[in-house]
Amino acid sequence: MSNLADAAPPLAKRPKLDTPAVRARPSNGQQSKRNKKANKKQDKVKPGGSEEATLYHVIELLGADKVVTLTTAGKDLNGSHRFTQFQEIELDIIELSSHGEGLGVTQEGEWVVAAPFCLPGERIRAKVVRHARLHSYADLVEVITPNRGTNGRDESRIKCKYFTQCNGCQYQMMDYTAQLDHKRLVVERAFRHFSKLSSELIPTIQATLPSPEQYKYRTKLTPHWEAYAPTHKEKLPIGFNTAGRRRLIDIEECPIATDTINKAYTAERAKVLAKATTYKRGATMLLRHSLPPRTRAAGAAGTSKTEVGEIETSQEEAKDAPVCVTDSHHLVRERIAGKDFEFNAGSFFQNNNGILDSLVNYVGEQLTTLTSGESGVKLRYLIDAYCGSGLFGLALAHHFEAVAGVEISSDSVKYARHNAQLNGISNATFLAGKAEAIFEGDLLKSYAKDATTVLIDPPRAGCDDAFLEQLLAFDPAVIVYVSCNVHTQARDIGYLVNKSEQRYSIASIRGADLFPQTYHCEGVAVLRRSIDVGANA
Ligand SMILES: C[S@@+](CC[C@H](N)C(=O)[O-])C[C@H]1O[C@@H](n2cnc3c(N)ncnc32)[C@H](O)[C@@H]1O
Repeated sequence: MSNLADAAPPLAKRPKLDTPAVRARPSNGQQSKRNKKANKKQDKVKPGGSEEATLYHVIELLGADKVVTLTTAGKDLNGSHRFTQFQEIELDIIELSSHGEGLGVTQEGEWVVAAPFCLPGERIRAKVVRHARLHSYADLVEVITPNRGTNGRDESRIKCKYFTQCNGCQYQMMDYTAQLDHKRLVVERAFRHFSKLSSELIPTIQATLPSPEQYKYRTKLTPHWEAYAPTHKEKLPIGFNTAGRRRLIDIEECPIATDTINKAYTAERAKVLAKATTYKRGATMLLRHSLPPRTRAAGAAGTSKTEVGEIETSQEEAKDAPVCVTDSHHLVRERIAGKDFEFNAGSFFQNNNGILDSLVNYVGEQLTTLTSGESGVKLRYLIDAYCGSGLFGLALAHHFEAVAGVEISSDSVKYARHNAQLNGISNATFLAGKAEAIFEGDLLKSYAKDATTVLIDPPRAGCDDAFLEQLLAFDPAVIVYVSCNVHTQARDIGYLVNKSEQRYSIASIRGADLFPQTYHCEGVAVLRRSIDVGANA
């Protein structure tokens, strides 16, 4: 029997330790130029992106043998032969994908169809709209038989009037516990499909860390609009993309955003609409929830400035009321895990401030657990790679003798340094540059590798090869990998474990739900290197 890895799509990037993928597709002289072009497009998937994750899932549902047969016969890219354009089909949903679609296998057992806003156990009617390798995407037309079971559908949970139109939230009909359970499966599936590790090297995925708020949690919103066109005579739409389309839908409020953001959004929308006809290009609005400026919180009202930025505030607002910042150069303030953080509204900061205390504390607990006990390593140094404005490094600095952060955005590094000062933290140093630059020069001279943790929190694409190579060469005792893309996270972790010939093993993996109601899932994994006990005592 063929295994999943043999049938899997080739990865354009890591891991190179991949087993040979099934690529032998006979060239079909019958194919028209147009079909060849469409097939080429379907054959290309972005590494670690949603299509690659769905493709692995599709292969699992069809079975590796079937996929090999279909591929060898050149029948894995022929969705347009299977369905007429916009054909409506009935489909039984059997599983939920990692990106929010319900998946069902067609009657012949040879093709998967993915449709949004439906749940396993439901029978739906769907309109097929586009094709990919071994599967097609469809719009939901109607739920014929809803799943009313414990983990099923309950429309009374839906708080957004744009549900099924807006692309933002997929799971509002689900119970929150079911959302968390599903995200645990997403992490499990990501490591099964992307890490290339055998199952005994992957620990049981722990329960997903919940968000304290399931609505009104989002602290940043970026609605956009297009250039004014005569067709906008009625009203220029401002909002987000329609589900499954690039078309913009007009959105007046977003229930996953904080009240402060929604209040400011109403006012900002009105300003844009008032000069709608002047927009020759589209644009994006920035709305960022913030604590009030320090001077206002301390008693003074009016516009306030600090040494690194400013927030406009109105005299009427209560001195401790949150504000909404709309200028990307203005200052935003957050208080996380007992520490103050300030940063430019336009720079990166995690977008659900409610969960950050437990996220940071969870990472801290993992490190103190590893440090304690007879076989514990003494973790005295922390490297915070991809550190932004210093969230993890500064919030955890009290556990360590020294912290070194590195970040590509010099603006964020400026704020990381500022935040260290703001909180009276004197054991943290921050470097501006690519993550791998931290290993160059003398900064880590005193960081004994057996006493060092490297915390990584890269963008969605994961880490560069250069960084991973230098990380392995540095050889820290512990690696904590935080990521907003569990697929590239699993890929990079698999690479570290395999490339180190299993000197690194995975101590724990868990998801964190920074974005309730959506398919997004943050992952936190801890890797520990085998170490001579007491080597760093
Ligand atoms: C997901 S954010 C994490 C930031 C921070 N850890 C936090 O939680 O606030 C990723 C950060 O990596 C930075 N970044 C992107 N590519 C980088 C690179 N090659 N080297 C260093 N930092 C990078 C981005 O500017 C961004 O601040």
